[in-house]
Formats: sequence, structure tokens, C-alpha cells
Amino acid sequence: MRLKFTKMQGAGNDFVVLDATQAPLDLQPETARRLGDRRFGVGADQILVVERSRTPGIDFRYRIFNNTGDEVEHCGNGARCFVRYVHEHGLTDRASIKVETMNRVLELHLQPDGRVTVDMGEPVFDLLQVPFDSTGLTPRAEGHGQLWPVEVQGHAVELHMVSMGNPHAVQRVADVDSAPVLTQGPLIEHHLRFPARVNAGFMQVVNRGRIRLRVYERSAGETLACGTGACAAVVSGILLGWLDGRVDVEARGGSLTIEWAGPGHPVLMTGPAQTVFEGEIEL
Ligand SMILES: N[C@@H](CCC[C@H](N)C(=O)O)C(=O)O
Repeated sequence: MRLKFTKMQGAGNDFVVLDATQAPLDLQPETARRLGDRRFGVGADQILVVERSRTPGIDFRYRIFNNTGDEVEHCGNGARCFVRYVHEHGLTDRASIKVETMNRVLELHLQPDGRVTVDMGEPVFDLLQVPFDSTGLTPRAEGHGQLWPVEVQGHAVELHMVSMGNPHAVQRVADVDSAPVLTQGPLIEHHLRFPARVNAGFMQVVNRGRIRLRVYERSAGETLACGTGACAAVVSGILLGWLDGRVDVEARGGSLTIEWAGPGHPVLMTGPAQTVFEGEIEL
């Protein structure tokens, strides 16, 4: 079978995008793995499948698969690429569209300069704490947030947990370049306190309006940027009293701007999205 695809990237987080608006596509985990493989396939952190929505008032549905084949709830950089994709492929001419994912409805806006702003929905705080409740561990309060001690490599690491639809555990580090992302990242991802695993964020606060961020993503490993990870880090920093409501996030592959007015409000993410090339693969 030959499959047409579009390779895209948002701040260096890269995607294989597949069009299922004309004919249904039942993407199997092994096909997602093959497409994501950088040597035997196309190469991508995630695979995105674009579908029409059956829900009135919603334009599209999109499904997200990590390059290990597991389907996940949310992908911020993917959402921006999604908007560019549906415009470049003539699937819509509307600058603002509504899209449903596994567990959220997102509003996406294509800006005149080609960047995309995504209403990422509201952060959720209690979801990831359930496995901590029975441990007798107590979190440390800071600002309006809670930092939970988690043992990693024999050290207690303080994590702030946020769900953006998908799970994130964020820690503050003095310097992202020397942070133990590749050693601690997989241990946090698979820590027994996170039965559904977690995306592990390492945030350096430069000032109240700027952070540097690296994320060891669930399944995909460290990526050049993580959109939901950027939202989770900024939300954490605001709640903990370290950041103001509008923050520039420097990831290794590019910059995003995240805005959050506080609990009860959605998180807004603005950043770039680009097509890299199009092709066909024999599967
Ligand atoms: N790169 C993404 C997040 C993709 C999903 C994540 N690895 C998970 O398993 O939750 C983003 O830009 O948000």
C-alpha cells in the first residue's frame, strides 16, 4: 500500500500528517511506528491524522500518535501544524476553526503572519495527584501551587503536576543545558506514581516573562519543543508565583508564547508551524 503524507514541524517538534478527510484511515500502531522511524520510515516525533468531525459546530477531528504507536490525548505543536495543513490542502479557508481531539475541543486561529494561536483549554490540577494521596507524602505549598517530592535516582525532586489533557510533571532547574533531562526524564516518565506515564519538563526561569524549557516526552523521548509541555511549565510557574501571565518559552527548536489569566481560564499558545516536504511511502 502507498500512503501520501506531509512532513511538518512546529518549533522543531516534527510530524507526519495523514489526510483521512476523503477516506477513513485506521492507523495501526505498527504503521505509526514505521512512519515515525527516522531510518526505516519518514521520521517524526508524532503522527497526526486529520479527519472531518461528525459533531455539529466542530470543523475537524484530529488524532495524535506518538512515534511508538500509542494514541495520546493532546499535542500543542501538532495543533498549530494541523491548522497550516488544512489551509495549505484547501480543506478550509476559515482563519479560525474548531477541532476535537480525544478529550478536548480546541479553537485554532491562523494569524496573518503565518503563526498560529491555539486555545489549549484549561489546565487540570488534581488528576495526576491521585496516586500520591495514599502515600502519606505531603506537598510543599508555594504561591498557589503545590510541589510534590518524588524520589528519582536517590534524590527528592520537586514536581508540579498539570494535565493539559495529557499529563505533565514540571521541575525548576538552574540551567536547562546542564539539567539531567536524559537521565532523569525516563525515570520520571516511568515513575510508579504515574501509572499512565508522564511528560517530564525541566524549566529554567530567566525572568518573570521568559523561561527556557526542555521536555522529555512520554514515549517520544526528548523533543526539540513540546507545546503542551510549554503550557504546563508556564501554568506551573504562574501558580507557583515565579512568572507573569504572558511568557516567552525558549525551546531548543524555537520559541512559543504562552498566556494564561489564571484558574478558570484557557491557556493560549502562539508559535510557528511549517511544511517541510510531501511524499509517498510504500508500506
Ligand atoms: N509534542 C507534543 C506532545 C505529544 C504527546 C506527548 N508525547 C504525550 O504522550 O502526552 C506537544 O507539542 O504538545
